[in-house]
Amino acid sequence: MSNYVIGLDYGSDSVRAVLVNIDSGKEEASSTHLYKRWKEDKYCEPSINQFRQHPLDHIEGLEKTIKSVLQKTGVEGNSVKAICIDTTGSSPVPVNKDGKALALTEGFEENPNAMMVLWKDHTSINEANEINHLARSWEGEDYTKYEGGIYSSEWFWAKILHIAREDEKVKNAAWSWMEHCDLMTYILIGGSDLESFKRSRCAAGHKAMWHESWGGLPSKDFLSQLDPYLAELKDRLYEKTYTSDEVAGNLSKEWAGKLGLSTECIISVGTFDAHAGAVGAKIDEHSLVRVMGTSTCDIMVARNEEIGKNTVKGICGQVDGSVIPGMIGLEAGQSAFGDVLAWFKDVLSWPLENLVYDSEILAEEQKKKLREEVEDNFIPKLTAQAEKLDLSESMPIALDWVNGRRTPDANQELKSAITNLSLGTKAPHIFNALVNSICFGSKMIVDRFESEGVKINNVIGIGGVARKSAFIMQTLANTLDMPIKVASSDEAPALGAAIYAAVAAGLYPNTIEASKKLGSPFEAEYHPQPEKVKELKKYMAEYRELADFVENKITQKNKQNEFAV
Ligand SMILES: Nc1ncnc2c1ncn2[C@@H]1O[C@H](COP(=O)(O)OP(=O)(O)O)[C@@H](O)[C@H]1O
Ligand SMILES: O=C(CO)[C@@H](O)[C@@H](O)COP(=O)(O)O
Repeated sequence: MSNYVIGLDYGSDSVRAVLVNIDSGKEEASSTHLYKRWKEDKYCEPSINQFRQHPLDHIEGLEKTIKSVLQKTGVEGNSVKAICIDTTGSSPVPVNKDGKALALTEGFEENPNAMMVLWKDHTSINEANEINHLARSWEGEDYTKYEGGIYSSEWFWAKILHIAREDEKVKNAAWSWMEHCDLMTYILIGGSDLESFKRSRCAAGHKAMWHESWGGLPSKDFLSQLDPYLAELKDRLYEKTYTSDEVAGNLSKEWAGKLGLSTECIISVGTFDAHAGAVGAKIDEHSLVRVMGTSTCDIMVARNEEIGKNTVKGICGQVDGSVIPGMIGLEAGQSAFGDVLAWFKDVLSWPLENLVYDSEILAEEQKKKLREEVEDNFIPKLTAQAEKLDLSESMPIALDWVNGRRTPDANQELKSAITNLSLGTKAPHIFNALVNSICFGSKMIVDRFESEGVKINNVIGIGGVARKSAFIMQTLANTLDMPIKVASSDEAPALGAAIYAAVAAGLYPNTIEASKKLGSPFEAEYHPQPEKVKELKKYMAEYRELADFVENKITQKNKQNEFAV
């Protein structure tokens, strides 16, 4: 009988599971579950950058996707030897003393502040600014230095501090806070002791200013100067952290019964989607793995001796063991990538939503069919028309900052802009400008890695956009002027999580060996087209100019507001 492992990847819109045959290395089945309440836009306020998710969305997805991959293959529950969970991050969740998500407890069921604060939620911009100001001014350790030197509102402490200030009830009811990847792991093992639970090295190192050199999380002295609540909370968080090739526990009796699996099934320590994706894409030294979804994450690995004490400026951190245990994991990325296109699709859909789907002329069945047709063809059709445009014509220039800038140099107060519009500008022109903008934002990251001494020999693309859009991948190859391979797995992050699970279960000696055998093959390679490379260089120069102009304008305005207060 073959052995199997399961990897679960919690993205922003859905959770995906893959069942992997350890002996053949084959992805035997996958399953996707869209979050119901998230799809209904519940608990979110995009106008104030509030994005929250109810834990029930995640728990329902856990059961549905695992049962689905077993049902599709008929694989015996006992032959599933291990599971690992990756999620988005930093997506912290307030929990009670039992480690139960607060939104699952009485009185908090409908309170967005008691739910998971999704990584893209930027309500904590002010708190992030306070952390950065204190880190630079208090004359103690600069706790941001291994996280690129700038703390982001997308991350752990800023989110917790914001919720604590916004909602006294949640602050007082939350015994502790857990990253989404840790909470889902804790649920699967039926966790009963938060203190001894093995928290994720990846999550702690990249988002919570955890580092071995200062004994774990930032000092209470630093935290108390932000808010006494954070210093107090530190006692109920954690000191040690663990890499995802380590065992967090066994599947609980309750969940073994629900899923039809064995309590012998190992659950490995949780991690983040991008880092698992890099392992699923067989990352090695000097490879840049780009996880291209609603946002992007850029992942690299380097030997300890190569990085040494160097701190790479303006990225999302360098963490020992966050990708390949024993190597330094480096992370950068863009706060919005596919989301830039989703935003434009949403803007263009106004007449559909407010006139067509509301009209009396169409029967409900026709509207339903039309909505499905539009959903399937919207971006592909825009893409087809954008591809035909002659780049030598004067094009609009756009920025990719609809959700701020993650790297290089995090600044979530930045907003996007589009210039060079004329009466002749049509939707495909703007779509093309937005595609260019997300590729130009990627180029800024590659340039920063290289200027900080991190050498890039090859680029690998994974994630929804890498698989869905040849146009974007070709534009990116032309922008970077480098070939880009695309992994054939639809679910590289979930595959990476499965790889960690296999190592934790002792089915492989280490993550590199397991990744070599179980990692995704490549299905396509995009090579730079010299003519387009030249044309895009011209637009890239205009992108840099617009970026400098917008950043200076916003920075000055914020300074004036500071003095005005
Ligand atoms: N045909 C397409 N071309 C370009 N982008 C697409 C296409 N279809 C979907 N997208 C984008 O892919 C993103 C979703 O990526 P995916 O990896 O599936 O999700 P997640 O980031 O949650 O893991 C969305 O932002 C969407 O706008
Ligand atoms: O930032 C990280 C990981 O560090 C990601 O979880 C975050 O960008 C969300 O990624 P997705 O766009 O949902 O794939």
